[in-house]
Amino acid sequence: MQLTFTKGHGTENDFVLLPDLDATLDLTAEQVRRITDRHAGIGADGVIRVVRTRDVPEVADQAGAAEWFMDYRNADGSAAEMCGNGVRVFVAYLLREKLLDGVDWTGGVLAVATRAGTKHVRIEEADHLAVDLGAWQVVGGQQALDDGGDCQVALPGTDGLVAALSLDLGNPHTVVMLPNEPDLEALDLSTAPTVIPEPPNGTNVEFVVLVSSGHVRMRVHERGVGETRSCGTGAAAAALAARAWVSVAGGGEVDLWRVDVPGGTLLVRLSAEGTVELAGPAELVADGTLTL
Ligand SMILES: N[C@@H](CCC[C@H](N)C(=O)O)C(=O)O
Repeated sequence: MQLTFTKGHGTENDFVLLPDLDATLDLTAEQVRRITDRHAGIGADGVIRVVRTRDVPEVADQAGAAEWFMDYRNADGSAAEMCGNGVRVFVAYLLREKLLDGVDWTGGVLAVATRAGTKHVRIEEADHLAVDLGAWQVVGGQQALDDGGDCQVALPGTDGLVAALSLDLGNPHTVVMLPNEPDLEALDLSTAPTVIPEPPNGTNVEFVVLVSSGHVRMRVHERGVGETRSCGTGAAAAALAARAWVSVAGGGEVDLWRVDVPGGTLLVRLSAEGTVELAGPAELVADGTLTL
């Protein structure tokens, strides 16, 4: 079977986009693993199937709000609820392919269906987009914030257990604050960090260092992938956790965060109403045909 594909990335979190405009592609986990293989395939952190919302039963209830569904798969073949970098790349693709005829994107805002509900993506400028990530929560509530965390993470390569905070951004995250940059650089993320207690659906783990108020540096081990060069929902989780920690330390409520990741920089804007917006680049870098 031959398929056309486009390769794209957001801060070097990279994806293979597969247009499935007639909803005929029954994409298997094995096929995703072959496509994302960096030696025997095209190579990517994930695969994004571009398909009409009405044609996919699991999200068809969003069809009235969003024409297109971002069907996101991790490199190991598992389906994920949401991808903050992926959704910007997805919209960049819809724009380039002119797949928005008849779609309402008044004010430059486009609705996209995801497994975590409908997300709204705003075009800030060419190749730079912002997504409203919608509802989020600190899993352990106020108690977890007061206690400095609700779980522990075994620091890779050491015997140390550190406190961590679980956040739900539509997909699961566990954020660990580290004291300094050398500790962040030294981490070996070649295997998944152990989280105690083990989250029922797995988790993405972010390691974060506070550079200054409103500025963090982050590395991430993504569920279903491994260490990646960026994670958009992870950057939002890191900013939310950092804001809470800064606030507990008496530093006030800081609402604009710069998150530096190995692949670039993302911006996270938090509002008093509780919304979280993620902004960053979205680049389409190659097109081709693949044989499955
Ligand atoms: N890289 C993404 C998140 C992709 C899904 C994640 N690995 C999961 O399983 O939840 C992002 O930019 O948010």
